[in-house]
Amino acid sequence: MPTPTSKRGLLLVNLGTPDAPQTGPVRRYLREFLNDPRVIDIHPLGRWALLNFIILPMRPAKSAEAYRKIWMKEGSPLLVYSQALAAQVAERLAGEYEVVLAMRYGSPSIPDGIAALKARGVSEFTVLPLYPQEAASSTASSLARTYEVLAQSWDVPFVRAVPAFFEHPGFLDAFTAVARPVIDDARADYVLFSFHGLPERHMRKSDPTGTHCLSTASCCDAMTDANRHCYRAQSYATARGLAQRLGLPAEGWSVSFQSRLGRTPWVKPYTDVVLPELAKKGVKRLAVMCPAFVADCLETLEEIGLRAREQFLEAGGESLTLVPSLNAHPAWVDAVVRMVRESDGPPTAVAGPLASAREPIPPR
Ligand SMILES: C=CC1=C(C)c2cc3[nH]c(cc4nc(cc5[nH]c(cc1n2)c(C)c5CCC(=O)O)C(CCC(=O)O)=C4C)c(C)c3C=C
Ligand SMILES: [Fe+2]
Ligand SMILES: [Fe+2]
Repeated sequence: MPTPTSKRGLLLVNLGTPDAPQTGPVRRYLREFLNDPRVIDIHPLGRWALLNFIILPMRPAKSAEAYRKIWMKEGSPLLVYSQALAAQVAERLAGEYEVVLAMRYGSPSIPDGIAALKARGVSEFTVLPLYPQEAASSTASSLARTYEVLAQSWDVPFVRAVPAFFEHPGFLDAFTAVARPVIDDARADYVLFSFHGLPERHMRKSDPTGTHCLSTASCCDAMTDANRHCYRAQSYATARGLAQRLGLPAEGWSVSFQSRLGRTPWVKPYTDVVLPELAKKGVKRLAVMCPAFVADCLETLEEIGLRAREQFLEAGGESLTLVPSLNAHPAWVDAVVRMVRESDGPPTAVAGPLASAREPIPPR
């Protein structure tokens, strides 16, 4: 067990972003990101070919152009907002935790973050993956990399992980506080909750029962033992929690999934299919919330704020208002502080990259 004098460190981990909105840095970022077997989960040779012959020759230039449209003078929005959050959380947890931000891909890297915490004398680690709903390609990849790096030291430190917070009241209240005035100002007649998508294959692989996920149209309508780690079920739970807090009528909101890549089926319904359908149904003033992201980024600002908006207007809608993400909103800072303190139980020893962050290693 840690001694009472052991110093605690909090590693906030988000996905990562390129260093600059130019083709070269975007290519470097995409290469690292899409080389992750939890992101593109095919045979390594197939992944190598897909990356080097299909994705990396063309996509970086197109993505760099998209990044340029949303880049801030301080840098990439994802990094700027995540740093602002980390600074606020550090202030609030001063004396309890040393706080550092790391990115799963790109910089500041997870090894850099862990080294920074160790340099401040930290011997007990808490990791908070900044993804509300858990997925192998986001949460598990971030945890696995953190464990892998921590496990490289001779004396492996103690570590805790803050679980996915898809229905944590602090998270839902914070998003509600951000959204309510925006939705009111926009006089929105409908709210679309657009989550980052995933290949259907990923969902099936994450299903511990092997039979539940995507088996029926209603398999994600309620949280059950069988789907409690299912990204889609967690997304619907987040949407229900937000709709209820915002007082939305059942016919005034729905869920969709964005950002698909490649030709394999991704989780449906697709945002870019739903948008014209909503316009056709008579929705005029649409508000879109993206509650799979806690910081504004390419996927919110460009994909929804620019491209989806254009698509909805072309289909006959009057306005599409993107609800900003949580970024460093005070209610979100409160929620993060609360989740970290709630996770403050006995730590779990790191057993390697496959160790579960949730369940302590059972006694032998
Ligand atoms: C197979 C491809 C992808 C999977 C699976 C995936 C899962 C996933 N991603 C996020 C969060 C973010 N993704 C972002 C960008 C992004 N995502 C993919 C592909 C997959 N994501 C690509 C190729 C890109 C890069 C941009 C592009 O070229 O289109 C971002 C934004 C990063 C930024 O710099 O702003 C975030 C955030 C989650 C949470 C997730 C699993 C649920
Ligand atoms: Fe993504
Ligand atoms: Fe499921």
